[in-house]
Amino acid sequence: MITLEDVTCRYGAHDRGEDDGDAIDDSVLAVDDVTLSVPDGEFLVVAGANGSGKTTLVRTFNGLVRPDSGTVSVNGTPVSEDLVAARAAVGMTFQDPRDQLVSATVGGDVAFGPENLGLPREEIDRRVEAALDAVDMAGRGDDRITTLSGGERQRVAIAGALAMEPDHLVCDEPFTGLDEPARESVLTRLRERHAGGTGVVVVTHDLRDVVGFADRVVGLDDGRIVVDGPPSEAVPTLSDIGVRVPAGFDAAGDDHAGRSDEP
Ligand SMILES: Nc1ncnc2c1ncn2[C@@H]1O[C@H](COP(=O)(O)OP(=O)(O)OP(=O)(O)O)[C@@H](O)[C@H]1O
Repeated sequence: MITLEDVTCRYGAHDRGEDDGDAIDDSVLAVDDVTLSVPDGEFLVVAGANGSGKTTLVRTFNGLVRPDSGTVSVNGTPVSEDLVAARAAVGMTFQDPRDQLVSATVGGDVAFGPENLGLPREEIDRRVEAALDAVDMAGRGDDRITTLSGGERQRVAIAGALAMEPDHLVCDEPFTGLDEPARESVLTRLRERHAGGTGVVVVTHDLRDVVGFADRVVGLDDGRIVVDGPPSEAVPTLSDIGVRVPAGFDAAGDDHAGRSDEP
């Protein structure tokens, strides 16, 4: 379980001179007093327009971003007290896989996290094999990262997170830049992980791919949660905050589907 209590995050706040009474507060308020719980096993979608604070919010889950105020806990322990436990429990992939793929080969990359845990070689090999299998890349361990397509890189990034055997897998915009088959492939892998008991959190400004599989949708606007509920309740309000909603999504019985900006 991931729990956020009154979490606020700013950028630039620490750059100001503390004694400068004339300083202008030009800090950016990215997450504004958010309280949120993510139960184990939940498929949660965090949706919002560009700049609404999605990335900053989820990066607090495992301490990649430290809140200016408020508390983030994982399984009851504040992230600030046990960063290692938080990173083990919450795996994360970034919008651009190039930001996290660190090795020359697929297998080397997926092994990187487990190696840093100091696990025995056999356990590392077992995890790498299972993680590559989970993203439909079994037997591709020797492939060079530079030869992979965007979708394959995204799947390797997911495999790297899965190799840590996290309770929650958080994917930040995992479909960006992928064509339809690649999106479908990544989504299928996420659905399988969810079916296997892993909590999945997908961050997106475009709900079309994922909303059918979400247990819950949280909508962010200007760093605040403005909607939180099952897709049938949440989706009709999301186009108002700049989120792409699926054409024909009419679960609430109104005409919001007609306002989707389907290309
Ligand atoms: N490193 C940073 N330094 C300064 N401001 C930042 C930084 N990262 C994000 N911000 C600002 O914080 C706010 C929230 O950004 P964040 O990336 O969390 O939103 P987002 O919803 O994930 O956006 P996107 O969909 O474009 O990735 C924005 O105003 C952004 O410009």
